Amino acid sequence: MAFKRRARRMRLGLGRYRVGPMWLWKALLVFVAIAFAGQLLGVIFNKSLQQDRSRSLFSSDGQGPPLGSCRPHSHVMFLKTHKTASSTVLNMLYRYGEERDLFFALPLGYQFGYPLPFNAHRVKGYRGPHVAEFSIMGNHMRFNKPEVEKVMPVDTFYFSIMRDPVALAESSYAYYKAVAPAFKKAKGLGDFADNPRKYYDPRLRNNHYARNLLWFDFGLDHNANFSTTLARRGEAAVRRAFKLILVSEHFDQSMVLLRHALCWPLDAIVSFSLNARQQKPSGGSSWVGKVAAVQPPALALTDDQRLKLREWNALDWHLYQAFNRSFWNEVDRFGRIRMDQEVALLRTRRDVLARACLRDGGRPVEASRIRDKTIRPFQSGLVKILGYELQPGLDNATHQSCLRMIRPEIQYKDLLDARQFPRAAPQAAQAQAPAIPAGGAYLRKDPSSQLRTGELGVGEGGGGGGTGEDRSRLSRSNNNNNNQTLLRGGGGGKGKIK
Ligand SMILES: Nc1ncnc2c1ncn2[C@@H]1O[C@H](COP(=O)(O)OS(=O)(=O)O)[C@@H](OP(=O)(O)O)[C@H]1O
Repeated sequence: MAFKRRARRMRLGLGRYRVGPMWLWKALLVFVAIAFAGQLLGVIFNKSLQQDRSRSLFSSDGQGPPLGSCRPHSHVMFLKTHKTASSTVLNMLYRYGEERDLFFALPLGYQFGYPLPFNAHRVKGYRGPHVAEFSIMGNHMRFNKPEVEKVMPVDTFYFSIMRDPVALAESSYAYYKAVAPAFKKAKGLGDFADNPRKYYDPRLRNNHYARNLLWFDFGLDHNANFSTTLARRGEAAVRRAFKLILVSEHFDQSMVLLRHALCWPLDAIVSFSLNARQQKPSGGSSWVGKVAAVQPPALALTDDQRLKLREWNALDWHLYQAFNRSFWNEVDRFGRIRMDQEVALLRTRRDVLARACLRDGGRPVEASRIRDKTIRPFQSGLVKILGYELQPGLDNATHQSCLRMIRPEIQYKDLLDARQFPRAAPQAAQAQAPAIPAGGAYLRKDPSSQLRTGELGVGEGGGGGGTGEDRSRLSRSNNNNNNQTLLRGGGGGKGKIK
């Protein structure tokens, strides 16, 4: 009997023991379900938050102050002058066109047969005057208006950019030291400035980098003797062809004028400075000043040497002064106070995007420090050309938008090329050419090098008549995987060739 009672108690006990865990299990189950749903909601919420964040990062504040009742220009020609911040401007055009699926007039290599005067047949996909509808043209060329007009629609907006010839000479010397014979022979830029004629032979190819480079890029005779009449005639030719000339030293004001002229949103003209050379903090533009490095003595100049460089580049100096004046007249018409307000907005926006997109708050870094080899900038000359690293952990949409802003020119051109001509032979395969003519010498192309500007003559002069002079700039440290990676990533853009 006692045994039965004990057994019953035990069963009850066991039952109690069973009932307890049942509730516990149920409670646990409910808890797990809630947690799971919470997680799920969290992921969804987080994702949409991230998307919203990216959407709001690149759209809500990105429109900028109202533009009035204008219609955005989508036919744009930018004369990409050398060493004037033109890569930064080209990046904006690339971004704007890519985001709107516009069709670019791209070179067969990386520039349009430079330094030969531009010829319409240098444009990939060109099949005769106005057969294809090209929207944006902006790679390096020596300007030749009648030929450009064969490619671009009649309502095209033409603009370009200039820089003080002394600053331009510094940048050019640093970059083209090994390419321009006149620079090659000089001990330094100061030495060159003291006696340019000792080093300069007008007959030698690539010496245009050493004298009146702006004048040359605008298609004028850069070796002509200076006279006021000649200088004014050149200036007038530039005025006739170009609606707007920007000034590198006033980059942000330039961007505001450009934005209003093109009727583009604010984000289209917000940029991070590309192609900057590493140098000592100079008290100049803050973004360069952030990079602590030593300026090579080869680039040091006395005040007297600066004056001499102005004289040596007298035609450019005339152009620069004339268009700097016109620029400020334009700013006056726009309104100085309004300009200050819009520049302030532009800078704030750049800071916001730099903080969101870039590592180290946007400090430009040496190419070798950029982990993602596909966004390392092209290297040339005496100094290091800087690039950027993206902030890790960005959501995909933000990552893509940020990447567009820092993608170097060569890689971007390859990407657009692959989108526009998905079935064309990949550039990486073309680049198997055994030797690269450069500055008169033939250099073997090794796997760690890459051309910046299509100087190969492959598809330029090499394939098209052997006259490709588009071969002045050589890389020495980029990674050859760039093209392949980008080509694989490209696609989808629709060609608009009629
Ligand atoms: N936003 C902005 N404002 C002012 N200056 C800028 C800007 N972006 C680039 N840069 C400077 O422009 C120089 C590079 O010019 P380019 O891109 O035209 O060079 S290239 O001809 O395409 O190689 C190069 O000048 P240096 O650093 O003196 O060589 C860049 O630092």
